Amino acid sequence: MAGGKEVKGKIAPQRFQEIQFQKSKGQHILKNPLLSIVQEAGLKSTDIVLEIGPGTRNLTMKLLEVCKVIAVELDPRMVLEVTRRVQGTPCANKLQVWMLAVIQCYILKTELPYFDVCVANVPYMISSPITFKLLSHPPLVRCAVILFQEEFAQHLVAQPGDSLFCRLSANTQLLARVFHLLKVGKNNLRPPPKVDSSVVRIEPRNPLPPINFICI
Ligand SMILES: C[S@@+](CC[C@H](N)C(=O)[O-])C[C@H]1O[C@@H](n2cnc3c(N)ncnc32)[C@H](O)[C@@H]1O
Repeated sequence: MAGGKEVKGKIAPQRFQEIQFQKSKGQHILKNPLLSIVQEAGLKSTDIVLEIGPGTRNLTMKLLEVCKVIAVELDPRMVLEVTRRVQGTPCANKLQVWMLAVIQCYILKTELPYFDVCVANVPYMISSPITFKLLSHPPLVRCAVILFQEEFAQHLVAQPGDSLFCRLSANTQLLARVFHLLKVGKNNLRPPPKVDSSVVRIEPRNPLPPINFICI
């Protein structure tokens, strides 16, 4: 558990500095550009946003300025930090952190509640299953604005004939329209990952094409 002084209900900054980020959980905390990502999601005040992996809450707080957030987080240390950081702020009653047992809060094994939009800086190693979990979530989400590893993002938007066009591109674009929004240099994350990232907007086709995947 991270240490750090608690001053009048607020958490002193060193609490965050003492958290050891774990590569195995894809913990790269986004410093910038938080506001642009939130704006690209075109959120309404009545929206419920799903944030996958709030980490130490940087993106969460920006989202909470606009609408309600449901945050799904694997690491109990992060759940504690996010919860504490919003206590005593006007956002406090808007945050519903799913603090489940570790296995239960693993996004891929969790039945998600209703949400309108997904905004997230996801753990890169599960980018593909997260994408298809969101695209198969009933009811369909309006859109997902997600920070992915640069190469993964390029595959998502690649067109037939492009060298990066692959099964991931075809399957995703069958189910959704995908737009590359902005590049995010690796030094905008802490600790910096090895590669740059990109923000992508995914809009599920509505209705989805009538494909019986079980028969394929
Ligand atoms: C890239 S960090 C993003 C942190 C924060 N949203 C930000 O932008 O600074 C990914 C977050 O997802 C969490 N995480 C990793 N695997 C997860 C999983 N399977 N289910 C839920 N959360 C997970 C990590 O603990 C971490 O907080």
